[in-house]
Amino acid sequence: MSSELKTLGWDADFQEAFEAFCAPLTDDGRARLTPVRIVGVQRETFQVRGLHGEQEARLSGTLRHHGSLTPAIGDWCVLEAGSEEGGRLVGVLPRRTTFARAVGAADEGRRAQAVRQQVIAANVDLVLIVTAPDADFDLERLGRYVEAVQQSGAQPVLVLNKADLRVDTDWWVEQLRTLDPDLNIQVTCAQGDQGLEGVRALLTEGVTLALIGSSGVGKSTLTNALLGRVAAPTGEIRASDQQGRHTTTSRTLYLVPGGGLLIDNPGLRDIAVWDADAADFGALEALATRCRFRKCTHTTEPGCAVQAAVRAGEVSPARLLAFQKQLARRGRH
Ligand SMILES: Nc1nc2c(ncn2[C@@H]2O[C@H](COP(=O)(O)OP(=O)(O)OP(=O)(O)O)[C@@H](O)[C@H]2O)c(=O)[nH]1
Ligand SMILES: [Zn+2]
Repeated sequence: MSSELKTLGWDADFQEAFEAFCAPLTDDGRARLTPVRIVGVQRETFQVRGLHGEQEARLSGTLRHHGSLTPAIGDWCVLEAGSEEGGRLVGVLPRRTTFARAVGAADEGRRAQAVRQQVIAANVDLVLIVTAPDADFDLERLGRYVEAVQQSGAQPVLVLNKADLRVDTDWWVEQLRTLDPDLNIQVTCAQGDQGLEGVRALLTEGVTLALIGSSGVGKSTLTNALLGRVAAPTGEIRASDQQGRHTTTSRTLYLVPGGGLLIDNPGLRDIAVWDADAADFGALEALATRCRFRKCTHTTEPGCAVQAAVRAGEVSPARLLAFQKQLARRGRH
């Protein structure tokens, strides 16, 4: 197996899936296909990396017309070398882990729109759930993050950052331990580049890491410390091409010096905003399509299907409250 691909997270399972994808093709067809990992996502194009370094690629017609097949950051795809600029992505290999959220009627303003899954990141192995020993510390919320990470198939690691704010962090660590005694807990001071050995040790070759946690806990600082860079780019990254011109790339999956990969993408960060169990709102969104009013807030409207489900004991009032909060947040975006 190519060491270049292994560095990017390629393994025997992906190799097997790739071979299965190629099996029905002629030798000629097969010769034009290579596996690539999605390292950046734009509206129309994808930044991919494989055996031949980084390049841009577009979706084949088949992938374009099946929303459920849209590649996400971290995906392993099949690239077909093209005669025109770049190549075409013709397949998405089965994901080892999936961070997804449900998007449905509430997002798209259409009644009876089927709820579908939008994949935010794929093939993430480890997720640092970052918190700090200050006002951010909220065990209940952290517990929901742990659950969401486990649901995705990735392994959660709790990071108590800003350890320098306290003389003694034992109490905080004990609290974290109550969530699950088996969880890996790391205590760091990202600002001083301290306590990161434990995190770096987890970042072996091909391991993909992501960070979640509320705003201000130090995710960017940690990311920069791990990547060994100074700037704190968010979203689009400025880079220089060979002529020294500034070009904007959308790359959000990085190789970590010393091993491993790191996804730093706004969508994944927002997991904190939707809250960990947002994906479970699918059932409520489906119910909401049966409300009498399209813009039902599920509070006092007559003919509200969601309220009816609460009255019938099928949906807990707490769940409804969480759902309403999420709708309000989306309304503001
Ligand atoms: N005292 C202390 N401050 C830190 C530490 N790490 C980060 N900070 C500070 O906390 C603030 C927020 O850090 P960021 O890295 O921007 O936090 P973030 O989680 O990326 O925040 P968002 O970009 O809003 O999601 C900055 O002022 C950092 O300098 C730390 O270990 N100790
Ligand atoms: Zn309603």
